[in-house]
Amino acid sequence: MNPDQRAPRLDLRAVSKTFGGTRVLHDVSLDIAPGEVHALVGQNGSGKSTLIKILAGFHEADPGASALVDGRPRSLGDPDDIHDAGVRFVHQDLGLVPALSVVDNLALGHGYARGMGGRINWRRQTAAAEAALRAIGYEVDVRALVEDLQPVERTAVAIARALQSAQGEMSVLVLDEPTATMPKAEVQRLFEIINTVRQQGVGILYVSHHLEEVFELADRVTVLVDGHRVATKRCSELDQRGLVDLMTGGVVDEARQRSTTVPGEPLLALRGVRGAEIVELDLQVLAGEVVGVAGITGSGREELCSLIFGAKPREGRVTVRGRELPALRPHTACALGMALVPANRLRDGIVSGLNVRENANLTTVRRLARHVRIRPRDDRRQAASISTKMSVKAPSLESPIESLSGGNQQKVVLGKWLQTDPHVLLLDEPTQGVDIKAKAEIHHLIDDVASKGVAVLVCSSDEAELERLCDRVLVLRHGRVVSEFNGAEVQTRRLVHTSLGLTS
Ligand SMILES: Nc1ncnc2c1ncn2[C@@H]1O[C@H](COP(=O)(O)OP(=O)(O)OP(=O)(O)O)[C@@H](O)[C@H]1O
Repeated sequence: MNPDQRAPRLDLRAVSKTFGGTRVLHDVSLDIAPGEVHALVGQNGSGKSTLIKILAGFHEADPGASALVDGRPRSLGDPDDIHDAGVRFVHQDLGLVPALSVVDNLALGHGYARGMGGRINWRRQTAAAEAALRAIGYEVDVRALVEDLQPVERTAVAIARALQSAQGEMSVLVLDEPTATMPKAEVQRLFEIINTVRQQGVGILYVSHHLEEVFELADRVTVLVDGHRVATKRCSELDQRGLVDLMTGGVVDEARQRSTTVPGEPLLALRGVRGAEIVELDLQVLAGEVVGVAGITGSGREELCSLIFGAKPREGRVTVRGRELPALRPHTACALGMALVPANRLRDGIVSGLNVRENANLTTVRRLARHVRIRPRDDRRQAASISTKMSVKAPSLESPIESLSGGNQQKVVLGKWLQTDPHVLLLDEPTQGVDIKAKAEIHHLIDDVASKGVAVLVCSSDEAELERLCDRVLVLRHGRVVSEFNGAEVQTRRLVHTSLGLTS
């Protein structure tokens, strides 16, 4: 049968969702053909995750919604029925157990191969794990612990597990921002995996904030704005500008707004710093300067901010405004005027169980409590000001932080640290999961902070972000600086090439 004549793999119709009186999805319909990659894009809070969570049966849709998988009606809101239909999800956190091996992770929830007397047959189990990864064109040491794998390898394991657990035929694979912190080189490897899966006729729903990925990978794209589907288009009918306009209804100002830097005194200095991955690092960041750090996974880029701030053990000297910062002393780091916006927002950035106001004011509680106790009015006023400055989209300041979309949580985290008026600002993946408009806003805020004389260090897997933001970028490989680019030399292509060990 011609694939185009087959029923859509997934046909979602009239999905609406109301949370506590606020409607966040309005009659959204979407279909995915066999072998199609269908991208779902929209600004933070536009409703992408809610739609996926409804499909997964995590949230119940408002009455009137329906879902057909391969032409057969399925009950939305019933995770088992959707699972039986062969719909699988790879969520952003991947749902793997880091301390277990690849073999164990692939067996979890699926069952171990057993031999005589019910004993686990490790040989068969290992072979099955290898076969599952080979089916998506991937080879990793299946005995390795998941925590020792590269991000793209972990994503491959999560995809292999999703495919493996499909009894019968797999129909739809949902990938929710699978490239959030992947440098470009690893993204390309992931695309090869996705292409192998689509060739098997699986329909893929791909959520991403990286629009260049949408054009490289997807056949069609659906755009959500404030919970409404504003367009579903073939990617070949659109260009990036057109897609941005659909998402934002206007122009996003991505231009740099920083006056030429007049470098000041060194505010941050590292000498002979060593960590688990960093072998040796010397570095200075001057007042008013934005210095970037690029590098593939394992290069040392991912640990640098935590080493400096004191969240991970290190050797070597770190000084802030000339004063020594001992290792593992985050409190002293704060007292010396250092702030860190961490990469892992869910683990290190937000405090679940607290609301938006409490999260926003967390770093400045002492200052707020200067009149012996915190005055509720000051508390609300400061949180409101952070929220406005960062354009946080939240139902109210009293909403639980978990109820905000990922990008809006990130803005609260950045806002609370900027509120401390730091001298040195460490940013680890500052716009991870943030939409293009909010990303441009955050970049402007960073320009602004640097213009006021703060020394900014940005570690990012997004090389284009480093080009946009930085005066200078160091490229790490195997724990050492292999290149440094200055001013106009800071170009995405050069950073990617040098990170990979190719000549720039
Ligand atoms: N459990 C919840 N309770 C109340 N409101 C919620 C809940 N989950 C999501 N929302 C609201 O629904 C809207 C859509 O959020 P959703 O997480 O679906 O957006 P998103 O498009 O996935 O955003 P992002 O790109 O930032 O992840 C937001 O306004 C959010 O605050």
